[in-house]
Amino acid sequence: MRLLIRGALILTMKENDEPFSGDILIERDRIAAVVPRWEGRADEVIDASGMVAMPGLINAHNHTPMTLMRAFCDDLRLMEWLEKKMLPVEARMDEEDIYWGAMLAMAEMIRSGTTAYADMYIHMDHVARAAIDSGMRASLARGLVFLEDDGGKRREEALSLIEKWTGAGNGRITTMLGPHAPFTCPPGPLAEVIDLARERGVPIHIHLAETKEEVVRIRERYGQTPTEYLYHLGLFEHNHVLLAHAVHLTRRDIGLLRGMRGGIAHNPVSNLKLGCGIAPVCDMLAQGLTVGLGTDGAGSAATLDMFVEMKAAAWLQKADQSDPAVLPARQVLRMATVEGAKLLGIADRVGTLEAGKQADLILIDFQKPHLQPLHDPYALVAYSASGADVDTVIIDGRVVMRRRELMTIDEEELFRQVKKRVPRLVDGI
Ligand SMILES: N[C@@H](CCSC[C@H]1O[C@@H](n2cnc3c(=O)[nH]cnc32)[C@H](O)[C@@H]1O)C(=O)O
Ligand SMILES: [Zn+2]
Repeated sequence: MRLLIRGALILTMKENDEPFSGDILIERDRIAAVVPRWEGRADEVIDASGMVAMPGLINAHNHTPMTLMRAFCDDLRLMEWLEKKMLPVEARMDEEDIYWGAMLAMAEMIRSGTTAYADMYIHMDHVARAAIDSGMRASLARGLVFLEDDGGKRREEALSLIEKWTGAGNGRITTMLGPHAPFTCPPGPLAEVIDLARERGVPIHIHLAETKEEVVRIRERYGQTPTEYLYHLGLFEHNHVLLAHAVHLTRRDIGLLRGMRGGIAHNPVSNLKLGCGIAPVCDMLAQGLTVGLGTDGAGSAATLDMFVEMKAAAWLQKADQSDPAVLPARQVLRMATVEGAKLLGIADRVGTLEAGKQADLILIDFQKPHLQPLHDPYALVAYSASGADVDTVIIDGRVVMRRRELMTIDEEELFRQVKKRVPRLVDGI
């Protein structure tokens, strides 16, 4: 099966490529050619004139089933929001709630141009099912909180997820181990997870230094910053690590992360909305750290639209540094694509448009007043476009949205399920 995308303005997102008009040939699940004009045969042609083609966006930090808690309890402090609201609701979620909550996220992500993402949550078998059914590319971890003895149950689930799902869906599913955060993971169990990740060769996905409260708690318990705490447990020696947030890092902390494998998922919208602070992204980049973008769960971020995240990331650093030159549009787009792919450990497969990579790409309809004229396509995508401008989405060579119609998800049934499930989850909380 050969699918030809004809006549798009192509942003390959490779380091030295300039935008050019051209064709993209997809053969089964892979990109076969990215060229000014493809003269050969194709089974199907998508006319992409007036559209921008670019790699699909990569959301490096999410808790998909939390779509069910969107706008349920906004405007609370994080620790209160998490401990008094989110955790009690989560305790009531059954496997089908998880599946449909995750599916709601898949629909929202595909509709706004996200083709791969990282998730940390509970009942992950059912998130995996939603990723498989929707066609999404996903990096999945069972979130691990070690605050009480569960007889190893969470650890078992984490391992079974890895064994059962790694490589599923033609390699679309990858897995990680997900110790939740320094304040929910004491040194003993955390050190075990670090060893386990090394043994199994899987990356670690963990929250870090999201709030000032966390910094205070870790200082009280261990006399260290959260970053020092993880560093002294050896986390950054060998493991590939996906750090979510990293808002409250000292200069010394950033120094400790230099040379780490993996990097930081910056979640500016969640950080802004929860009043957490501004991550020192410019300092991280200056130290050569890899920084990608994530939304966090829809419970905290309100939206999974990575176009909102790109704007927030750029504008927050410009304001914070009093310098409009920092985080230029092209760099923000790289954070939302190639850099995210590095964080997920899948940069050899996705993140740029080039022959040999898996065909994960989006077409953005530029025939709109707010996307004219065409001085700088990077700036238009990063600063002017929104998720609703994404016209067509292809993941692993499969068209999952065509002309804004979802091909893999029945939205009517999805909304019916969500409406039916939510009252039981939140009643009295
Ligand atoms: N609570 C689960 C394991 C954690 S899964 C991932 C967790 O991250 C939580 N979470 C979501 N957003 C945030 C955030 O912004 N900061 C910290 N935790 C979050 C979410 O509520 C969920 O509990 C258990 O006991 O087994
Ligand atoms: Zn999170």
